Amino acid sequence: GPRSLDGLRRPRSLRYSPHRHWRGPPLGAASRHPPFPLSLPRGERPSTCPPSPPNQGFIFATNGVNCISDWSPQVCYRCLKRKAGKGDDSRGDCYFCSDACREHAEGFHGIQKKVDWSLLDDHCSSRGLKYPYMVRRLACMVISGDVGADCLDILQPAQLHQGTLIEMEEEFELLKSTFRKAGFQEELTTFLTKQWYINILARIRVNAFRIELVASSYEDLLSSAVASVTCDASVGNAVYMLPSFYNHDCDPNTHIVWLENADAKLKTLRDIDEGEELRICYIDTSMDVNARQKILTEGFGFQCRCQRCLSGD
Ligand SMILES: C[S@@+](CC[C@H](N)C(=O)[O-])C[C@H]1O[C@@H](n2cnc3c(N)ncnc32)[C@H](O)[C@@H]1O
Repeated sequence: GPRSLDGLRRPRSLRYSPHRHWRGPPLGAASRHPPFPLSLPRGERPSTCPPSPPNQGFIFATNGVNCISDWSPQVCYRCLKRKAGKGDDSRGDCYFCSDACREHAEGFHGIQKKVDWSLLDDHCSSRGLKYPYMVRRLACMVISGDVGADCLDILQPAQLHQGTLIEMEEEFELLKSTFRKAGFQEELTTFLTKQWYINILARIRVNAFRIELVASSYEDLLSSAVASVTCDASVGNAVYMLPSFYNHDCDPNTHIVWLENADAKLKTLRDIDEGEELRICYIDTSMDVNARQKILTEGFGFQCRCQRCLSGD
């Protein structure tokens, strides 16, 4: 549907039926437009499950790109498709599901491989942070020329609290000094200012999708059921352009389904009238109004004004 500042509207009415909606365009090598998904696989899982951060829509750290150290990836570094069969324990490199994914990721993966990320990894994994990994990948994409530094500017940022800003400054210093220590020329990283970091993170925070893949086998189904009980059923996070314009509703009329990688389907949950806004739910709808408002305010940085919240349900 056409974009409006109020979200996305459906030009024609829709019947309640599965509806193919979007496919992440490829991560083009030198595209001037943001190639999305900016997808980030989840990698090494901490040995113990850290407590859930306040933004419970997202459960814990996503460390998918620590490929030069002790990491055994189970999903494609670029598109998040699961590795077929039992993962071997090959260490030291990222998994790519196809030559196309390997080629598309070549630029930013090459940059990322040149750097020792252990300080940033320790910082994020001890605090259960995952978004700095997405900013890191984006920074590598900017350095490699895959995207422009302003590629997320069109997206709406979350409002940030003072405490969050202070945390971000620390993460920014760590990211900047890591690139500096790796010997990157100053002119390659001039875009990497504190303000850039904060602007990007404020957008990732409210626009990134947590990706949960459909289980492809009975074993996968069992392990994802266990993962969703114990820790995290997601395989990573991705930012998309158009889908970022879907507003949230605690009683949504559509729902996103991930298939085998970061491509997604938008399914209608009921009949939708012509002109009606398509809305998705960013969080778990089963919580009461106070819990939902708390998560949306603290985790996503906005107060929900959907009908359900307004009616106090
Ligand atoms: C992912 S963006 C959605 C698209 C956005 N409205 C735009 O024009 O770019 C999320 C932002 O939209 C606004 N938003 C989305 N759903 C909302 C809701 N139910 N109540 C109030 N604001 C909402 C908030 O400002 C939030 O930070």
